[in-house]
Amino acid sequence: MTPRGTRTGEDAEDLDVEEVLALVNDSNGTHRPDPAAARGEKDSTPTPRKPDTRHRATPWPEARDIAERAARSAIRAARRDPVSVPLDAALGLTLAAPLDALTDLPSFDTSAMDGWAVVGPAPWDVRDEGVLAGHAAQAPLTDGEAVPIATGARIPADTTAVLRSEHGRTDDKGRLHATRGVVPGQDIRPRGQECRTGDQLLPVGTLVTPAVLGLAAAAGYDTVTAVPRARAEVLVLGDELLTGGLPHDGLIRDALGPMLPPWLRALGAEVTAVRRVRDDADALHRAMTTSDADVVITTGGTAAGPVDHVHPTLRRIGAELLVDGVKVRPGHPMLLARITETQHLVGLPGNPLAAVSGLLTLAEPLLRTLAARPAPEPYTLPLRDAVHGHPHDTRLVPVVLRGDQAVPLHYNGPAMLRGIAAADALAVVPPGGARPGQEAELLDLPWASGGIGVCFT
Ligand SMILES: Nc1nc2c(c(=O)[nH]1)N[C@H]1C(S)=C(S)[C@@H](COP(=O)(O)OP(=O)(O)OC[C@H]3O[C@@H](n4cnc5c(N)ncnc54)[C@H](O)[C@@H]3O)O[C@H]1N2
Ligand code: MOO
Repeated sequence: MTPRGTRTGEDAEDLDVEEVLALVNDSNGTHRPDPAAARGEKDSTPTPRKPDTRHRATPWPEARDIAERAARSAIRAARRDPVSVPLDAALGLTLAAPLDALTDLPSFDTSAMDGWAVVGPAPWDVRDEGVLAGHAAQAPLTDGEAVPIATGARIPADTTAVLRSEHGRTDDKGRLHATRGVVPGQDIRPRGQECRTGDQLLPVGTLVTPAVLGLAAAAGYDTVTAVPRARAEVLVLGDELLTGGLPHDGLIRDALGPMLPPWLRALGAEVTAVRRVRDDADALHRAMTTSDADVVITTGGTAAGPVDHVHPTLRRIGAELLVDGVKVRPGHPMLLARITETQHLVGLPGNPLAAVSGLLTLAEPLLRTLAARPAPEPYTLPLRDAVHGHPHDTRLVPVVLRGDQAVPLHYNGPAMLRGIAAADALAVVPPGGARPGQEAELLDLPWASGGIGVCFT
């Protein structure tokens, strides 16, 4: 996840989000294996769909491409500038400027061990006062002198080596001897060993992981320059939904309100609000038209039932449907609409596993691209067991990864979460199904691949 950029420090400061994305793609995308080829399809080039009056659903791979392209055009239209973000708020962001060292590392000659700094050959006279980490430099040592020193402390000038505490012995006259040979420079970390001021430590496009935060702090940063998070708002539709207690009288618990925000954060978004909207066309219209989020996520109401208001409301506000149904199970009523040049709506079906399918099919490429994150490397594993296929549509099936196999899970019906809650990934099962041992493309679930964002707000 740390693609190599090619810009140098000076010009990269001015990159906007679109340019960051271009760098991420240059360095990451050119030689990616073709997931369609991995699925055994002959040609993955998206071809324009022939008009089909019976079924306007978009093929699954094409739907993901459309979502990615929608994000690119939003980035072009929005011209978002990079932001300066304190380290404690930067986890999961993408660097929009290279991380150049602001200091030499180490910034002074440092002891790598607890022991003595020694000058010249043994034996040594030992100074009384030792050197601790974080203290000012000691007066230079002279030949035949040693001083106790702690790991991380500054090395006094003219030191030959550090003798580890377990390799020194003091005689009855108080002089220090080495119990093994002392090599000049031993156990001294010289200033600049890791980097010199101005060295590029990480390129534009790097995902800020916990280790990146540590490196940035070590290298002198209080803030990093990063691609701003896309703002996502969740609208949970459905009069039948309860936010607490046990289901009763035909009412059920809202499973998507708790599940989507952490997942959206893991995909790189800032969740600005989760709003519950009753099954009322005007209420939905108001919620959609007052949202200033970059991405509005709705749940439920995508089908054609009496209170399924998503389509009519999108028509009412003049939104353009980019994807209206996908040839995937579960979740085929999912949709993607462009509300304005810079605002999109992902309509997730209400059945909970169908919503997860929509999240990974449409929201993942949209949010990943808005975050200027590289596409994950596609990979496949053989399925341990046969998986029933849909005759025409792709299926996404929860699996656990065991050794070098993907084991399909039961409880994978559209209204069930029991399978996905135990899963590591979703297996992409082509139309017609898969035999035992057949390779299947896998979509890692965000928490399983590192959980970036799961624990921050
Ligand atoms: N005549 C047809 N009916 C349906 C079709 C179809 O093709 N023709 N498709 C079915 C499929 S597939 C799905 S998926 C659903 C999608 O429906 P909606 O997006 O309109 O969702 P709802 O009707 O609002 O809800 C469906 C189901 O999910 C439950 N639900 C909704 N939200 C939540 C939530 N936040 N937490 C837990 N469960 C939720 C809701 O109570 C319903 O049981 O349409 C089928 N119908
Ligand atoms: O989306 Mo539905 O069955 O495909 O849940």
